Order: sequence, then structure tokens, then C-alpha cells
Amino acid sequence: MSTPLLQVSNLGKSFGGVKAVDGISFDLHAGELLALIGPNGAGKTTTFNMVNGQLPAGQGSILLNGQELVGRAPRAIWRLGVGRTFQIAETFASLTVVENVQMALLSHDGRLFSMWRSASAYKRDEALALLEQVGMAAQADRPCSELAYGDVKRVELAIAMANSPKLLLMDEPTAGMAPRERNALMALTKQLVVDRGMAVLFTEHSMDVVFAYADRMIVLARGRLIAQGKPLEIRDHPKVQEVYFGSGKTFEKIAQKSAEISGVTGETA
Ligand SMILES: Nc1ncnc2c1ncn2[C@@H]1O[C@H](COP(=O)(O)OP(=O)(O)OP(=O)(O)O)[C@@H](O)[C@H]1O
Repeated sequence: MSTPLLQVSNLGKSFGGVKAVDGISFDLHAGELLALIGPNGAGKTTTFNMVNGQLPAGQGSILLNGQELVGRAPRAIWRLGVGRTFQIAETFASLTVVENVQMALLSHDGRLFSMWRSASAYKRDEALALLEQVGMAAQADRPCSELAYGDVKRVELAIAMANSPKLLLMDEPTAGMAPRERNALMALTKQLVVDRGMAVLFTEHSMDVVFAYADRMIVLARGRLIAQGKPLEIRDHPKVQEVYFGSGKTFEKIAQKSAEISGVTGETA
């Protein structure tokens, strides 16, 4: 297999006496969707925030294409190609769909925000091409505030793409979405991963999404990495069963449901 895009080794972070992340190691390859799962307080957000530099790592190493990310500022990490999806802020909701993507392109190119007034034509074609990739070109000139929730999520993906990330971090991408919308968004994400050769690391509480779309999963519990592998391997993993035991979710049911949703069984959802 090729050299991993991301190599995380012995990564850790403590808050006071709590080892939020306790020496975890994993790899992520270009073209791969990797889910980071685990019960509440497992250390998912802390891991995410160390990868994008928002939180300094307490120990360990995070290599992106062989370059050390630990010790770099968030913006430097972003410049190296680690993107994340952001919710469209209130202030930008009044802008049109295409203007939001143009703003992201301005930011990527390092242009000053104040240029915007005279730059409403800035890379409009490029912005439209990104919207085309997420199926939103037809709604380019509508204000974001008018869009359906699922469509806003598509625009947020286009915004994240403006930086041409090699690795995209998505924190609970489908939170608050109905099942059908969830699947549409994840199918789109998967398409972008394949088309652009990008890698995605995402956290997700919705197990049906994870089982249907993740190429691989890593499972955290109390800061430790307790299992990693393909969804079916994880489903049958005794430690994972143990951690989730009592949560009311049995992996068998979830895996069956996701197979139905993604059409693996040939049945319609
Ligand atoms: N800034 C902080 N200060 C102190 N403790 C923290 C801080 N951030 C996280 N923790 C603790 O670290 C542990 C891991 O938290 P983290 O938010 O990374 O978990 P998580 O897996 O993302 O949980 P959730 O699914 O609930 O979002 C928890 O015990 C949490 O209370």
C-alpha cells in the first residue's frame, strides 16, 4: 500500500489528571473515509482539534505527507492542506450561495477581507465549478438563508473544497439531518473523496452512516484506541461490543440497516 497521507503516532493530551487522549496511533490514506467513533467523552473532539492545530498536542506526532503538524499554528496546518467543514455563520447567511464560496476562495488565496466590496466577481467561475461538484450550481444566486438544511450542508462542503484540502475533517457532518438527507450528504462526500483523491476523517454518532460509508473505523474509549478496522471487523470486535453494550444499539441491527440503506442487500430502504 502507498505511504499514508496522515500518520498519527502515540498522540496524547491530558487535562489536569484526565487523559483525554492516551497515546493513540493510526494512519489514513488518500482516497479513504475514516470514521472516528466512541462513546461520549472518548476523546474524539480532542483528537480532531489536535490534528487541525486548535489544541496543542501533549505528546506524539502527526505527520501529513511526512511533515510534522505538531507545533504548527492552525492556519499553517490549513495551508498544508488540512481543511474542516464549518457551519455557515449567521453573518454569511445573507450572502448568496456563490458569494459564500467566493469568500472561501478569497481566504484561500490570502486576499484581504476588505477587498470583497470590489471583488464580487472574484473567481465566480471557479466558485460555480465547486458548486457544480456538490450539485448546487442551480441555486448559486439564492441567499444561503433560504436553503433547505441539507443544501446548506452541501454548500459547506463546497466552501471546504475551496482550500483544496488533502485531508478534510468533518465533525458530526450529519447531525440534525433526516436519514434520507444524511445518506445524500455522505454519498456526496464519498464521491468527492474518490474524485479528488482526498482523505476524510469524520466523527459520527449515527452508526448507520458509519457502517454504510466509512472505509475504515477507529474506535476510542476513555482516550485509548481500542479497535480499528473495516466496519464488519469492528462490528464483530469483542472490545467494541463491550464498550457499546447497554447503549441500546446492537451492531448487528445497525449494520443490517445500513446495508439496506446503501443498497448492498438489493432491497430499497
Ligand atoms: N478543555 C477541556 N478541559 C478539561 N477537560 C476536557 C477538555 N476537553 C475535553 N475534556 C475531557 O476530555 C475527555 C475527552 O473529551 P472529548 O470532548 O474529546 O470527547 P468526545 O469523544 O469528543 O465526546 P463527545 O462525543 O461527548 O463529544 C472528557 O473526559 C472531557 O471531559
